[in-house]
Amino acid sequence: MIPPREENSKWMQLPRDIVIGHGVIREVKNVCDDLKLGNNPLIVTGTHTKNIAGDIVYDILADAGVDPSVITVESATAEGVRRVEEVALYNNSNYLLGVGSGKSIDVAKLAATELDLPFISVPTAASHDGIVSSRASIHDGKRVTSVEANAPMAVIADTEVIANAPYRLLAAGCADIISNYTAVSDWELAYRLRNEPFSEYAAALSRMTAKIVLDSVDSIKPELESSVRIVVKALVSSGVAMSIAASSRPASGSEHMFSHALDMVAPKPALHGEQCGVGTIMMMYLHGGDWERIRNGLKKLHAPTTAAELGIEDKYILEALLLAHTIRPERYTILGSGLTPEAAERVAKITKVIE
Ligand SMILES: NC(=O)C1=CN([C@@H]2O[C@H](COP(=O)(O)OP(=O)(O)OC[C@H]3O[C@@H](n4cnc5c(N)ncnc54)[C@H](O)[C@@H]3O)[C@@H](O)[C@H]2O)C=CC1
Ligand SMILES: O=C(CO)COP(=O)(O)O
Ligand SMILES: [Zn+2]
Repeated sequence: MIPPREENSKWMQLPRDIVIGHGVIREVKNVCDDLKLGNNPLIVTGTHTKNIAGDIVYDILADAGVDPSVITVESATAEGVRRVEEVALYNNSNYLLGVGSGKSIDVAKLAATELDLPFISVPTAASHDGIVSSRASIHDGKRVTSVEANAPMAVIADTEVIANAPYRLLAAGCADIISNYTAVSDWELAYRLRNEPFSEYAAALSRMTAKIVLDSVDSIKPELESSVRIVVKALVSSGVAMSIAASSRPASGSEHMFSHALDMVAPKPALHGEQCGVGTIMMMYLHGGDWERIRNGLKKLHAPTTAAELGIEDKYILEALLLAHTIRPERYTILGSGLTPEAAERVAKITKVIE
């Protein structure tokens, strides 16, 4: 992990190899060779994604004379991370591969960080920018904690595999990127009002990435590798913005706090990116920005824009709006010291999130 820095020095941790394209999962051995990794990896995968990509990675490495071990994880919990660490220590693993969606990647990323081992991210879906970032989200009962971790040494994003994932995951990835708009506005606000450290480069990159995705909504379609390519490049670029900032600030503001709050209060939360997208509509309204443009873009992507489309009752949306500012009190946003119940209802109704 990056050691604490003096005020005027900066340490940006970025992936070294990023491989994107049709069939690039077959490059996994070449990537490991390029990084001079050892011969004893642990593949961390999901029960479902094992069949989709975990087994392919295993076979490629085994056929090349490498001796991989495999562990499947169901959820991103501290217990899951501990289990992976135990297996890695038992097997003397010298690097970890996270093969799957957000949960498998986060568990592998955090276990690798704690064991001080290299980590490679092999996403099977482009559902959020955690596939590239230096953060991991760990679920503990009703709470989700976002912790600092090492960035992946490499990202291998096979557009063929990702194009075959349910389209809903890709739309969620787009929404996670579009949320950069309000995240950056919140960051600017904190810079102006609180003199919070701010990076022009990270903010500009993050906003430009959101613009590219929002401008591309008409060409993002199910099962198209060209669409996956647009989204994966945006997720990488958003991850790089977070690396430049050495914080998730460029990609996580009030809309993410709303999503994290929803994870805590909703009986059955929706996908991370979907919730952030709906949060972005409402936070953009609070910023006085063009929330209808965000809403229209999400609609074109067939991403949820309402509580009903998220599958969450209106009352939980309101509860999450009232709770959101407490999620990360040190991160100043447009939510300030919190909304009143009346203001929460107004923003949700005006933006058509609730009826
Ligand atoms: N590290 C970070 O910076 C971030 C982490 N997160 C965390 O990531 C997790 C959510 O990740 P998601 O990817 O949204 O959801 P997820 O990991 O729950 O996966 C959603 C579903 O998609 C399935 N799936 C994945 N690839 C597939 C494929 N190719 N074909 C068929 N099914 C496939 C999985 O089996 C799973 O059932 C949460 O734990 C969240 O807190 C969210 C945002 C950022
Ligand atoms: O989801 C993220 C960026 O899209 C990471 O943000 P958090 O720091 O809120 O976990
Ligand atoms: Zn996110």
